[in-house]
Amino acid sequence: MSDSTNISPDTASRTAGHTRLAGLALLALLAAIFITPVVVDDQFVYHIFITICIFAGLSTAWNIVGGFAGQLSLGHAIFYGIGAYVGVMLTNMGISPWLGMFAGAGIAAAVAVVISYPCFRLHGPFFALSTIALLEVFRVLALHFRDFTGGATGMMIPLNIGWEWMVFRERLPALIIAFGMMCFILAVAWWIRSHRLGFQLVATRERESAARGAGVSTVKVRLIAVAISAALTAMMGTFHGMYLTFIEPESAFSLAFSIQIAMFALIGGIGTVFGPLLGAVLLVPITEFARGALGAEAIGLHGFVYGVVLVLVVIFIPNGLMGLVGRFFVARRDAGGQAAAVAEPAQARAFTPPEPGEEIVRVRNLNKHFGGLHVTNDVSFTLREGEILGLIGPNGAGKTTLFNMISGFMDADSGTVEVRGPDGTWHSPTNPADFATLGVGRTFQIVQPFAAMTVEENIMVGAFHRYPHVNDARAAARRTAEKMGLAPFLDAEASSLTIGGLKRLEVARVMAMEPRVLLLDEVMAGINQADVRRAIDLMLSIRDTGVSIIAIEHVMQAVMSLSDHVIVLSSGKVIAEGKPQAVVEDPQVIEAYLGKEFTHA
Ligand SMILES: Nc1ncnc2c1ncn2[C@@H]1O[C@H](COP(=O)(O)OP(=O)(O)OP(=O)(O)O)[C@@H](O)[C@H]1O
Repeated sequence: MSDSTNISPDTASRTAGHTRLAGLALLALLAAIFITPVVVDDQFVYHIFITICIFAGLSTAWNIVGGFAGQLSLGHAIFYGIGAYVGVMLTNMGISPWLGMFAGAGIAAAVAVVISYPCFRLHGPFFALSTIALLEVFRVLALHFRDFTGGATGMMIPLNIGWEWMVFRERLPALIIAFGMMCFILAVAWWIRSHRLGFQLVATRERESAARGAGVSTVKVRLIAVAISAALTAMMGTFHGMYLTFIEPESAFSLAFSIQIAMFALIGGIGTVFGPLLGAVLLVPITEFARGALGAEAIGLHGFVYGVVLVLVVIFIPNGLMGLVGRFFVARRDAGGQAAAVAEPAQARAFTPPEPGEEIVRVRNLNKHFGGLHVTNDVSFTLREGEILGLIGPNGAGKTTLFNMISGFMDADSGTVEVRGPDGTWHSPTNPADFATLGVGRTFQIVQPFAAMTVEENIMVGAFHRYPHVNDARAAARRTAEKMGLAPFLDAEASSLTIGGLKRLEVARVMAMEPRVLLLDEVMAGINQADVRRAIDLMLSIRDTGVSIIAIEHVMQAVMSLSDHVIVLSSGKVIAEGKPQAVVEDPQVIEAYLGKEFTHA
């Protein structure tokens, strides 16, 4: 499983340099957003920069769900509207919007969790459509309950001036609040993206199965993200309501507004922390100046401007404005980089099988049907500590289906899977997260890298299972990468690895979970002879650390030299099991799987 890619040996120091440079650029941008209107001191310019802060904040909050978690919400105006209405209603009752802001955030977070839980079962356009439908429901509710919301006529805020009421004669205090809230939302988004939650969200977005296999509770992390995003959106909604001094259902629960929020992130760089800010900085002035210059004739013009910019971005910078920034840093890195030495995994060594220990996994009478197909037919076996169990059989025999059932990805029709916990008690886990907690990790037959992440980040997703803190997870990922011969590629995009590298990455991600039982699904398929030898050695070294392994494999050289025990599956049934040599001489196995040529060879 060897491969090569160009990574500089002092990448770490250059990366730190780039981070500093990016940090300075960001500070300069933020300073410009705050200082420009103060220096120009014009009401309209103030309005533009306050609007930039509001939209940058809203879009950054949206990006936590739409970008990090990949759930394309077009109903975020629900949370904005809740924040605006709760803030204005409470102000009318004599309660400061500073308190109303938190009340709105709490209600929006609760509503977000309730409506998102069923919607998260939907993917792609269906999720987006469901959020649009819910937004319409909220708009109609706001129109209907006129006693509370003022119905179609909307609600004015009482003109109490002062910080307590968030209403000012001057523009500067409004800029201070808008700017402060935007910075707060940016800080929350940055914190999420650089900690465990962010890694888990991006992993869930990229490959849900692989994320679940790495012990990520995918529904839970998405719900946390949507609750945070909704709360932040509602807080900004409260402020915006006070800034506009008037709200009504058509604009508060508006689809166009929702799309606008998403658009800034799409143009700036969806899924990046600062992309939405760049999108707002680019687009808000254009549209506000156009509105200011053309007045009523420019109604709807912003839609046209967004459309044109979006088309240009899709054609020339598909990753948004942040894609341009990224290209700049990659160019700088490559300009100073040198080719790294290709990783040399450990040398092949003689194999002396140790005595297997106590039972760790018990599979009893597993049955699974797909329609009329009996895919797994009364399968039973036991895995012992420190044992390597080879699982072989012809294509379609039911091996992967069996793996899916013994890792919680699929329910059996009947039968049991039990795993012995570290304390010696037996458990019957039912989902991937429970299996992961008991120390069962798996790889996938078709490699499932998190393509938008680096090699290091991919491995960290597994490491977070044992190490919740980002620095510990990074250190664990580096240790694992070292063992797997992936250390020179830590900063490479996972998608840039060869198939051999991707197979190693698949194993590394699971190894970073520090599993007690490792389920390997054809990790040697498609790699060359020399790499098979290295992979065998790697598996032996993994087993030497006390991990028990079940390996589905078609490469018989590996099966013969690795396995303590072999199980042969054919048409869903165990047709033979025992020591490798005995199994390959079994006439039934030769007939069903190996063929006579194998015995002669
Ligand atoms: N979700 C599914 N729905 C219907 N049939 C399925 C499903 N998954 C697998 N099958 C069928 O079940 C049978 C066993 O598939 P499985 O992938 O478990 O075999 P396998 O032994 O892993 O094969 P291979 O060595 O080719 O990977 C195949 O006939 C397959 O087409």
